Amino acid sequence: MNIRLENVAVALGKRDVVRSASASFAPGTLTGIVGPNGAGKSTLARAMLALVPHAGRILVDDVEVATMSRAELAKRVAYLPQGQTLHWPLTVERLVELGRLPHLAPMSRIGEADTAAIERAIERADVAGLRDRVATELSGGERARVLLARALAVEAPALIADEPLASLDPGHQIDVMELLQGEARAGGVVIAVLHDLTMAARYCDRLVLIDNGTVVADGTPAEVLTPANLKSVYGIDAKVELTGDWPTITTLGRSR
Ligand SMILES: Nc1ncnc2c1ncn2[C@@H]1O[C@H](COP(=O)(O)OP(=O)(O)OP(=O)(O)O)[C@@H](O)[C@H]1O
Repeated sequence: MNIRLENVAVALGKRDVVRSASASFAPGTLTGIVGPNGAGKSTLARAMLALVPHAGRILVDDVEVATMSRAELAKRVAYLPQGQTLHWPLTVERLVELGRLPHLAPMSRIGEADTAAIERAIERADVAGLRDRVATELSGGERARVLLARALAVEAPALIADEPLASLDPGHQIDVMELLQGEARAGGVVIAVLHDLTMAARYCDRLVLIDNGTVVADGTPAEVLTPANLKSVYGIDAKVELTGDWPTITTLGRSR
């Protein structure tokens, strides 16, 4: 499994939101997509799921996503969208079940393999205690973990998670990053859009830094999160320490 972006561009309305972005994502690697608000990270993620039209090429296992059926793409690339609102008062268990939809023939019921995948996802996202709750009545953090469980239930070889740490307490943030890292170690292509640079640096094998719709740096956290990049992209002064296994970042303030 591999995902490749070649000179990808996305226009929304009259705005060029993604411009000439190229990157490739290999199995066994947890890649963080980082960059400031409005940089185009979510749009790029959505383009990889063929949810917005793009120019250039987005290839999943060498096949252009725009030519794949929705179900075929959904089976290969699981997606955790950013800040999804839930409209239907389904139980958590039913909601996680929806992750199996790409595997089901029309009108067919879930089978043993589906049930096993649902149970694994519930376990790994730590939502067993919420199983019978109505999903629309959950807290923001509980909902985030349930939606992650739904994405995990797909058991796709690739996972794209857009801000999977939003609304999570520090313990669950660590759980989710360890889970994503575990997916990558098990051979998955795992991509996470992240705002927390400390978590990104600690857990990701690689970071892709997006600014103004394009890739401005791509490499290990230490290569990407330099004071110069943080200043030019985020407009912040930061101290980056490289003493441990990963860079630690202390934000000092806005650059003047
Ligand atoms: N439907 C749309 N029409 C026009 N512009 C849009 C539309 N949707 C998003 N945009 C703009 O595209 C740009 C990129 O948005 P995107 O959500 O991809 O950024 P992001 O990097 O994920 O930001 P954030 O970190 O704030 O979530 C933003 O400036 C946004 O205002």
